[in-house]
Amino acid sequence: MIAKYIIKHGLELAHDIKADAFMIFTETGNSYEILKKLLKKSNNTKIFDILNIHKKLKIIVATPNKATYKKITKENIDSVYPLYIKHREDNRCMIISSGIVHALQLNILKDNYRIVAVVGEPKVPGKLDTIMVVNVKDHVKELELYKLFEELDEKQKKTLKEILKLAMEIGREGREGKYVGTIFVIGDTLNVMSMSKPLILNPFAGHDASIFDENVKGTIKELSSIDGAFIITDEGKVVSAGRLIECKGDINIKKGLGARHVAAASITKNTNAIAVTVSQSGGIVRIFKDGKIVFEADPRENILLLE
Ligand SMILES: Nc1ncnc2c1ncn2[C@@H]1O[C@H](COP(=O)(O)OP(=O)(O)OP(=O)(O)O)[C@@H](O)[C@H]1O
Ligand SMILES: [Mn+2]
Repeated sequence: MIAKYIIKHGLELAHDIKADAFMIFTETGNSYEILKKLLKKSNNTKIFDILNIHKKLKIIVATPNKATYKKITKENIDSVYPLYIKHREDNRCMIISSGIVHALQLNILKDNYRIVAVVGEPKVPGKLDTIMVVNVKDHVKELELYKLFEELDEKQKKTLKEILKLAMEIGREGREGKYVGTIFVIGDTLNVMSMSKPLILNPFAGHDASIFDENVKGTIKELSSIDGAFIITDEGKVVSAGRLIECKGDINIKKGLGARHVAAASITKNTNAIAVTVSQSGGIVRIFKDGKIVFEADPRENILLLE
């Protein structure tokens, strides 16, 4: 029953490093029951201390399970903050990012907080196995991305996540040792097609190519060095490659970014599409929405995000 020890040492760690919050994730509420027993048993001085100075240490119990959330809310234990998180993430880092984003949005956490998070195997109730010290501010990138995901519907979210993973791979690996740049335009496909034209015969014409298919991803990597953009529907269908975006209106993006990034800003300003670019100079991955850069990452630094 290591869950009990994970929670106990997590709480003590929170006490030792004077963390601002202790965040635990639970599905069935079982870990919450263990936490409550620990908080009650005041023979553990550190935990007793926590309770005494508990005004400082916020105890956040995050769950994607509505029934569990209601139960914790009803019990309304002093210094325990129930947190309902909308999605079940598929890796520990995204679970923690999700908890942080939701807690930030409810003002339970502040950007300058340091927290101790306790999390387990994704989607496996009760298997707590990780204690992580997290500075909320280090997750600002994930927070930006997470907030962006929050605005999308499930289909768009899934497609954007897959394209982002692929873009990070292209940015990190390049081709034959050289950086490769490319641009993906996701969603609002009819409008996007009407605001662009083919540079080459479309290799995806007549194919039902899905971004979730490994072979299609391989083909995209092969084609990533050709000029033009990949056009993807919200559902993840690859409609076209080698598409020249017609730029319209005044676009102001940061200096040093050229035509590819201007095209991404322009198309996302003039349609509801989201664009993902990979820069040939350095592999940086950017997401554009409504004509602005809403996310930027060096694939080498942010692999954590997508593990
Ligand atoms: N309007 C456009 N639509 C689609 N692709 C474009 C468009 N403009 C440029 N590109 C693509 O971007 C490539 C690089 O152009 P440019 O160097 O001006 O862009 P950039 O923003 O500096 O990108 P990078 O950082 O990759 O160099 C072009 O060779 C072309 O393939
Ligand atoms: Mn360039």
